[in-house]
Formats: sequence, C-alpha cells, structure tokens
Amino acid sequence: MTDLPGIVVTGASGRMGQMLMRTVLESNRARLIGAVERQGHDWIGRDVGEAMGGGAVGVKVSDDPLEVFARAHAVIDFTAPAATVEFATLTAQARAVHVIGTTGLSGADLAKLKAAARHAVIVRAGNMSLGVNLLTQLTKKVAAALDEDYDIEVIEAHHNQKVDAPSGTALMLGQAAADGRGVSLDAASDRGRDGITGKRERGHIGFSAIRGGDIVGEHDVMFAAAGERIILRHIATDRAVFARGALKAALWGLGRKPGEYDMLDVLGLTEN
Ligand SMILES: NC(=O)C1=CN([C@@H]2O[C@H](COP(=O)(O)OP(=O)(O)OC[C@H]3O[C@@H](n4cnc5c(N)ncnc54)[C@H](OP(=O)(O)O)[C@@H]3O)[C@@H](O)[C@H]2O)C=CC1
Ligand SMILES: O=C(O)C1=N[C@H](C(=O)O)C[C@H](O)C1
Repeated sequence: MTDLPGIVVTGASGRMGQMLMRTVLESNRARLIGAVERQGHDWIGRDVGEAMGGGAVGVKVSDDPLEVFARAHAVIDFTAPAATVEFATLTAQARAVHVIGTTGLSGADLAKLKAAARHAVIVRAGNMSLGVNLLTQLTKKVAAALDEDYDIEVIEAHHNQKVDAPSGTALMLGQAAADGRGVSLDAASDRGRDGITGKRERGHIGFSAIRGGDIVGEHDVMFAAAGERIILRHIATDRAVFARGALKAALWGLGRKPGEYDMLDVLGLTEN
C-alpha cells in the first residue's frame, strides 16, 4: 500500500475538495497523503475523515502547502485562481504533478501556469469528466460540418454558489466550436447580452449562464438554423465524474515530461 502514489488535495473543505479526498481514499491505485486549506480555516490540524463527518483516516489538514507538496507525487487542485497560481509555483518546486480543475483563470494567470509548466507536469481542464471531453470532440466535428447558417450558442447551468461565468466547460465547448469553424473564439464570442443588443451577428458564438439551486453542471451546444436545431448536451448529476477524471489525470501525469497537458491527452482523445 505505501508504495502507491501519494496525492495531496487542496481546497480540502470545498465541494470538490471533499469529493476528491473521498475518491482518493476509496482508490486502490493511490493514497491520500495530505490535504491543504488556507491559514485560519477551522479544519486546520483536524483529521480529514473526521472533518468530513466520518471516522479518522490518519491524514491531517495542513496550512503549509510547501511542506505537504514536497512529500507528494501529485497535487489535485480545485480551488480559485489566486490559490492555483500560487500552488503552481510550489508544485513545480516540489516536482509533483499539478492537476488543475480551477476555472475562471485570467490570461495573466494562464501565463504564470505556462511558466510553471517549464519545470513540472500540469494537467488542466475546465471539466475533467469523460463525457464533456468527448462532447468537445463532437462539437468540433459538428461545427466543422455546418456553415454560418447555423448559429452556435453555448448554454450552461450551475448551482447558485458558482462564482465564475461562463463556466470553464462552456469556454472549452466554445473553443471546440471555434476550432471546428476555423475562427478565433476571442473574435467570435458574444457574451452577456442585455438591453438593446442589436441583431445577432452571423458567425458569432454566444454564451448564456443560468445559476440556481444545486445544479451540478449542465451544458448545451446549440446549432440553430432556419427550420431546425441540433443540440449537443451533457448533464453531470454527480461531482464524482470530475473527481474520477482528476485522479486519472494525476496517475497519468506521473513520469511525463514537464509541460501543459489536458484531459484529451489523458483520455487519448487527441486527434492525429
Ligand atoms: N474542472 C472540473 O472538472 C471542475 C472544476 N470545478 C472548479 O473547481 C473550483 C472549486 O469548485 P468548488 O469545489 O465547487 O468550490 P468551493 O468554493 O466549494 O471550494 C473551493 C475551495 O478552495 C479554497 N480556496 C479558495 N481560494 C483559496 C485561496 N486563495 N487559498 C487557499 N484556498 C482557497 C476554498 O477555501 P475557503 O472556503 O476558505 O475560501 C475552498 O475550500 C471552481 O473553480 C470550479 O469551477 C468544479 C467542478 C469540476
Ligand atoms: O463550479 C462548478 O461546480 C463546476 N465548474 C466547472 C466549470 O466551470 O465548467 C465544471 C463543472 O461544470 C462544475
């Protein structure tokens, strides 16, 4: 058991942090060796199993990421942009694999991750589920097959605690549609319509976000033309799909060359 890869989970008390720790604890392919929360959090120093309301598992929550990362093979990080950028530097110093699920990262944040990936393996995706990653490939194919008579709209729905929009998944799907069409997403994207917006521009890729209740994550890519609509849809009903993907990514990353990877690499869905 002790020679299994050691995994650290950051943002331990979060919705995904708890799901990730349970997934690692239940796995026979990895072991949980650490959990990180920010300084002053009331979980610091507590056993993670007890903090989650169960029995002790022998892993205490720490507020010292550098010390914990130094003992890890991989760090799984679903937190917030500022934390993820800081953890990328520390993970690279520790030469551990950094699996990043955090969304809402800015261009400047992404540049810092790129710098960290010169020394470490980073696997990052706005959605770690098999289903969504497959959907990006389908979206790209459908977008490539249709012309601009088909208006592309990405519609996402999430729980009322989500802080970023559009979701990371919506942006992945929008990027896939733009790639399929051979256009720049930055130039084509249409976000946040409100008021007298004018008519929809031909060729634009629109984004809409719904927030409510406990919705785990739902994404539609709509191709709307005169007389018909095609809708590609993914519905996540359990955060376990993201956690399973993240653990798979952590194990896949072990022994890889430093660089930035995504779930298409992990799942073998990249095109030749
Ligand atoms: N890629 C994927 O497949 C998925 C990605 N996500 C993304 O994962 C992220 C987390 O989601 P979720 O678990 O729902 O969010 P939560 O708010 O439930 O959890 C976030 C955790 O990160 C911690 N955190 C936030 N900022 C910092 C900081 N600066 N330093 C240290 N810790 C920090 C929070 O601590 P505190 O409470 O003290 O702020 C909390 O424990 C989001 O970006 C979300 O979009 C979610 C699901 C799937
Ligand atoms: O915040 C969430 O909950 C989710 N975030 C990711 C995103 O931004 O797409 C993935 C999933 O949809 C859940």
